Amino acid sequence: GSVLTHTGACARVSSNIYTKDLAHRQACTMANTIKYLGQEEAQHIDEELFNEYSFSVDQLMELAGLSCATAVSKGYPLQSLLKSPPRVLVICGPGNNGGDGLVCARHLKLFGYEPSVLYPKRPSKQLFQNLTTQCEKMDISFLTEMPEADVIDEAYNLVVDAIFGFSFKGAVREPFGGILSQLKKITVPIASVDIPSGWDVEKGSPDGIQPDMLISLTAPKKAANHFKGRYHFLGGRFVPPALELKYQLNLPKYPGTDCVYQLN
Ligand SMILES: NC(=O)C1=CN([C@@H]2O[C@H](COP(=O)(O)OP(=O)(O)OC[C@H]3O[C@@H](n4cnc5c(N)ncnc54)[C@H](OP(=O)(O)O)[C@@H]3O)[C@@H](O)[C@H]2O)[C@H](O)CC1
Ligand SMILES: [K+]
Repeated sequence: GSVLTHTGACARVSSNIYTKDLAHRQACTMANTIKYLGQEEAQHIDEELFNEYSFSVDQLMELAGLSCATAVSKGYPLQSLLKSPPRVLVICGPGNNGGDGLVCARHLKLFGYEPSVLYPKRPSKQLFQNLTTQCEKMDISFLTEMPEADVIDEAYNLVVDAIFGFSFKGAVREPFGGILSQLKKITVPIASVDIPSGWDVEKGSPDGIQPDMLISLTAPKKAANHFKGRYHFLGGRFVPPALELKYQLNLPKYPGTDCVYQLN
């Protein structure tokens, strides 16, 4: 009965990850619409994964970050990049969204990209220190300051935005205000992890950054309804079926063993 009461915030999903087949989309019914989450609901699911299902943050973050790197490699394959070496700028915020970014950077490096990380506000928690060490030991460079927009356009092929996720609230505080205003000026694509940073988690932000790619983790948040970029991926293939059912997520079937699913 859930699908009948579920209105609005949802998207049709396609069984084919490479084509946007119109006939298929038209054939989609309300029965396979994926739920778009509000901020509180996203936080409840997150807490339940940790408290009821006994996952550790490290585990889910690894899968989330791997999904992000995989989505980037699908949208921006190495051989398609215009600049050599294949530099990618990964900007990490102070929470778990930033942690996903560090994991993403590590996997991008393993995939053959040359990530550099900007991590201006580092939490003292061991988890984030470990993720930072792992990146450093893999010769991923850490920038000391945010490059100007024209420098980014010249040196990097794309930017991974792992600044804020579903816990973002209120007006942006520094140093992230300055960072986001540079990101509004760049012309290279932005791939946003979970939510375009600076956007209201539910209402979006018409004046905010406009990413070319969005990787929604677990399920899209309501802000994703305002996403206008080319690639919307779902990642974070770790949701136990009982939890999916409880929150009526209506997640699409990931193809084979893939860790990402391309949404329409
Ligand atoms: N279940 C999942 O799908 C998983 C998702 N993951 C990722 O985790 C994030 C959510 O992580 P969380 O740590 O809860 O929060 P954020 O990363 O979104 O941000 C929190 C930090 O941001 C600061 N903040 C908040 N608002 C502002 C603001 N207006 N200006 C500046 N800074 C802000 C906040 O600072 P405080 O001072 O308020 O503490 C926090 O430091 C989710 O989106 C996914 O990406 C997990 O990796 C795995 C499970
Ligand atoms: K983000």
